[in-house]
Amino acid sequence: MTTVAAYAAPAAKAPLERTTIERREVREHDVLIDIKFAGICHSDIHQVQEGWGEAIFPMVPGHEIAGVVSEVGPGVTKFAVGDRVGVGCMVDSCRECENCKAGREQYCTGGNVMTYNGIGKDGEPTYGGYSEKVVVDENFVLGIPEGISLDEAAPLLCAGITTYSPLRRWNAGPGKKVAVVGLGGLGHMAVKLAHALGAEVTVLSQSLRKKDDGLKLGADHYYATSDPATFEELAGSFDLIVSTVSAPLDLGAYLGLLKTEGTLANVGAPEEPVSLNLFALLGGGKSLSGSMIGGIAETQEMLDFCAEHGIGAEIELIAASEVNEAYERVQASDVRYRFVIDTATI
Ligand SMILES: NC(=O)c1ccc[n+]([C@@H]2O[C@H](COP(=O)([O-])OP(=O)(O)OC[C@H]3O[C@@H](n4cnc5c(N)ncnc54)[C@H](O)[C@@H]3O)[C@@H](O)[C@H]2O)c1
Ligand SMILES: [Zn+2]
Repeated sequence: MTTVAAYAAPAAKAPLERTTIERREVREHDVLIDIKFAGICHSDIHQVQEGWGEAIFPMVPGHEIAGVVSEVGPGVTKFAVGDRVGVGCMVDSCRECENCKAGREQYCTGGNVMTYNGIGKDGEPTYGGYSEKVVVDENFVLGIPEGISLDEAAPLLCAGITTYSPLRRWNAGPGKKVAVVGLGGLGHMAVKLAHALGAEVTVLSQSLRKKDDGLKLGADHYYATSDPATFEELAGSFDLIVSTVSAPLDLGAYLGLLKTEGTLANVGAPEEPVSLNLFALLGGGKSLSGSMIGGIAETQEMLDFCAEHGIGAEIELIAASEVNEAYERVQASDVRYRFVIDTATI
């Protein structure tokens, strides 16, 4: 075991504080990673607050991890010491179910292991990226291509893949009109990725406050959802809407913005249920779909796509001691567009 410094929430809703945790010895197929940067995802906040249900404490959040390999187990073939690598939301899966075999480890039915707030195959709780080092099986480690700086790469491991996956699944590309609801961590990645895929991109944000940013990120149009005229003007406009909103949303109103047989792909994970009049789906044969992160191979594909298109996250780098303040700012929609912890400050 190796003792490493980390930032943890000691109990539900408690502020995070500096502590130490144990990392396992490097096993046959393990990679030891010196973590350089860790992104702050809104999911970290939902889980620290037990907004999704009972959680495991102390909790070291962080599933947007970028760092450098400092040791490899004897059986490791994919990585070498010095490689620039990332870890996302999963650190293991059953590897045997239909979904694992198809590269959809995020939908593993045999029980996958989340990067934190999970229980590893060794029966020990998992601890995430707000820490100095992590030990991960090589099959759940991603290569970060040259050309993306590690700090701007970290958020790709969750915000990047979570938006890339539904954009690809629903064929965002030339000739397609794609709307992105919510311009936060996930939303700003959705805009960059949909633009790079060749789609015509519209941001649907609560206000026009971030309009200039949205257009610079690659959006072609920008509308305020607080203005009822938006829903009249844009009725029947989009092939695909990706909702990244962290709070309950009036899905019926957004379904009205889809073309016939269009799809609303939701990736937001609000703590409260939403209700929907199903007639919003019937008229126009519309689809409501969900999506959770992406598989390991698809995550590597996304990182390579980002490198090819010069895409990284827009980040605000913070010291670990600023994490509680950053949580408050994320909840107040005051982030442009992802907080990333410099783990050298832990
Ligand atoms: N499906 C997945 O695999 C997955 C992965 C990561 C995060 N998430 C979830 O996605 C959500 C977003 O995560 P994030 O890290 O981007 O959060 P974030 O706080 O950075 O962004 C959320 C955005 O939604 C905006 N918003 C809130 N209410 C709105 C409304 N009514 N209309 C329009 N915009 C509104 C906020 O202003 C903010 O810009 C969270 O619930 C998170 O847990 C899901
Ligand atoms: Zn996340």
